[in-house]
Amino acid sequence: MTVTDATTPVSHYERIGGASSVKAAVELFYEKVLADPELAGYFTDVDMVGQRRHLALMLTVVLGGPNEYAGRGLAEAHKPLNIPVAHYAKVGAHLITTLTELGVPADVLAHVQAVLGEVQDQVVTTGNRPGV
Ligand code: HEM
Repeated sequence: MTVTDATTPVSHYERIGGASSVKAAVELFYEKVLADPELAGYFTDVDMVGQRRHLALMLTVVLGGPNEYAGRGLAEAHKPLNIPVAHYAKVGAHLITTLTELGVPADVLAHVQAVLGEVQDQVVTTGNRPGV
């Protein structure tokens, strides 16, 4: 044990098993999203290989892992899609279900849930659809 080991808190990213765990989570997450008839249509013309890579890198940052994300900002990527809050909630629920199924600890889940709340405004578009 070094001084660094003793004083540096272990990130959520390391605790859940690092890159391979994040990759597994992203695979399972998009399986759920693409199997959801309300959400699948958003991804019809999307390159899912690049999409999985981007989300994995972003989830890595959210979990306190190394920051290698070089994609677009959340608002830039999502505002043109006119995503209503109901669809945002469904995507968030698929992510939390995925992480729960993979055995991610409750405090990490709570952190991800909090981040989902914080970034909602960057992803969701309100006021431009009746009833949304
Ligand atoms: C906190 C929630 C979300 C996160 C962290 C997230 C993350 C990402 C990331 C990292 C990208 C790639 C950006 C790029 O290519 O530069 C992306 C693109 C995309 N996201 Fe999300 N996303 C979220 C919510 C949603 C929701 C709710 C939907 C749909 C209901 C959605 C649909 C899409 C689609 C269709 C693209 C591809 C856009 C394109 O290629 O033009 N995302 N998202």
